[in-house]
Amino acid sequence: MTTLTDSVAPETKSTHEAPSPVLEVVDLTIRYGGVEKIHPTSFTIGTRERVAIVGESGSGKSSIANALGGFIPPGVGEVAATTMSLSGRSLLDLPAKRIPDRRQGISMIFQDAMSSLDPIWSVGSQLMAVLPKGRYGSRKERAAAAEERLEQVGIVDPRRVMSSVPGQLSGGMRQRVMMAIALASEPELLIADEPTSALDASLAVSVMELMTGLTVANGASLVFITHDIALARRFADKVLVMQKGEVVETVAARDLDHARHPYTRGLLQCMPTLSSAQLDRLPTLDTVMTEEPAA
Ligand SMILES: Nc1ncnc2c1ncn2[C@@H]1O[C@H](COP(=O)(O)OP(=O)(O)OP(=O)(O)O)[C@@H](O)[C@H]1O
Repeated sequence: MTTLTDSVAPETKSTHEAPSPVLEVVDLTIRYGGVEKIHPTSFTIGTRERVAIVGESGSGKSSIANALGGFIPPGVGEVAATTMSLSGRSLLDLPAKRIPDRRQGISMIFQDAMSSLDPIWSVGSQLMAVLPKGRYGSRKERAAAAEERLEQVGIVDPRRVMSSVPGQLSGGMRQRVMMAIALASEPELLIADEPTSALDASLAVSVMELMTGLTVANGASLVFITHDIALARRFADKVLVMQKGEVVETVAARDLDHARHPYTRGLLQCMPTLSSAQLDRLPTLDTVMTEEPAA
């Protein structure tokens, strides 16, 4: 297991131009109550690639993440695709009864750690439960491995945290615990749905640094959803921009300033900067969209 200190610097962008795809999605559609909310959408995610999905509220970011993670059971919505595969294994072939069980090879992190951590089980037991089966001989070895995972996410007193229940921890600590649990199963793909939006700005940056660094160090790919295009620019290799149920632009994070779609340019103009802090009000997407000439 690699630690963050062994890894590439979190902000170092991948140098490879076209990493071999881990995830392939072709013509994914999602319907709720018979209404198509995600229109045919295709994208790939490469090995160790970090992909941000941005877009305004209701554009479909969480729906895509939940469809990948198997969190849209047939009673909630209909997920269809020509291809939706992870390392060549079809995610669509899983029997319906297994959904929304966690999909092999995929872990998810949510905005609110309390909704995904079990409130009455200790952190240690939740973490030990997801460590790879058969790797550790005794309970003592599993506990030592679990402590190591907590240290990796920057928890300095892992023994105390192991015996705590989630409610006894601060929001930032819970987010770190959730990250440790998500990575403990050694996923090929980590999906994080607004992992930092409940945290203050400086904590958000350190959690993102940790998450991107650890994901890459563990050889996994990362998809993270954010409203914050500045975080996308800083921590992603590639950005998928969504609007009204469609990916309207896919752009390398380093090329965001040259994004072509008016919606992407609108998002960039809404990004707070030092100079915008002097304005009375930040521009809204609606105002910049009307000022932006059509593509
Ligand atoms: N379980 C559901 N049942 C019915 N409609 C849904 C459901 N989940 C999402 N939708 C609809 O699908 C569309 C996309 O929603 P989604 O939550 O994926 O967008 P989002 O970009 O993640 O939004 P936000 O940033 O506010 O979380 C919206 O019109 C939403 O109302």
